[in-house]
Amino acid sequence: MTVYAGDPGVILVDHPLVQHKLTIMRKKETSTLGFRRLLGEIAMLLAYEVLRDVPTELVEIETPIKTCMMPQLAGKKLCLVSVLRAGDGLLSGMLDILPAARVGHVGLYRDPATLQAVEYFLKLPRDIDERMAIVLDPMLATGNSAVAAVNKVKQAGCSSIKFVSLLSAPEGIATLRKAHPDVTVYTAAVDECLNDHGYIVPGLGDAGDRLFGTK
Ligand SMILES: O=P(O)(O)OC[C@H]1O[C@H](OP(=O)(O)OP(=O)(O)O)[C@H](O)[C@@H]1O
Ligand SMILES: O=c1cc[nH]c(=O)[nH]1
Ligand SMILES: [Mg+2]
Repeated sequence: MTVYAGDPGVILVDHPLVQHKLTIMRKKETSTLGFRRLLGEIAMLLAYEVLRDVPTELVEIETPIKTCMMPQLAGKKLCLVSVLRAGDGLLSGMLDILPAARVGHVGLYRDPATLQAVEYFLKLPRDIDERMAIVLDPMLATGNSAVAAVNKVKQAGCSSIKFVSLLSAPEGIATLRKAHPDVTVYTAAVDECLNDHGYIVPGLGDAGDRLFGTK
């Protein structure tokens, strides 16, 4: 885990296991099944890093041997927010290790001509203002979708937000950090740039289509 470009608000999860799995996901011959499975696996590894600084508190428990004080998670409860569609690939892996987390959905698609995010669905837990939100979208390209998703979570009253992506472009990181400097970004890789259609280069293609087999 390292800080990206000297910005402590951008955490690069550069663990070799994550990098290895991401390389397989990038390959154009990787199947829908493989892509989906790997995204779920990487999601668990990302969750491990995202939750590294959550507070714990000591509670009294009894083991079969003796009574003792041991740590458990404390503080704000979690809400995972999936940016549809591709965010659901990260969501399923995160729920494997955080099965009690609340879940919200923000439905967004990118207009291919303007690259602006268009909202088509929104459902967030009513008490999200009392929770820490972890917004999930594997691709951070122009950053327009990420900014729109975080806007919605903030409008719902949430003030503690992290953003998790699998793969980012430098442009997307800059846009999200400028719009929401209080939101820490976690990503497994930062690629070279965007192409003329707003796709990450070299990237992995369209994450939603690869995850659901829609192309
Ligand atoms: O940073 P941006 O330039 O906004 O691009 C990133 C967005 O593009 C993809 O969604 P897409 O619009 O393809 O929708 P989908 O997940 O339904 O395929 C991706 O999952 C992000 O939400
Ligand atoms: O490269 C990209 C950019 C946006 N959305 C994707 O799914 N892939
Ligand atoms: Mg897509």
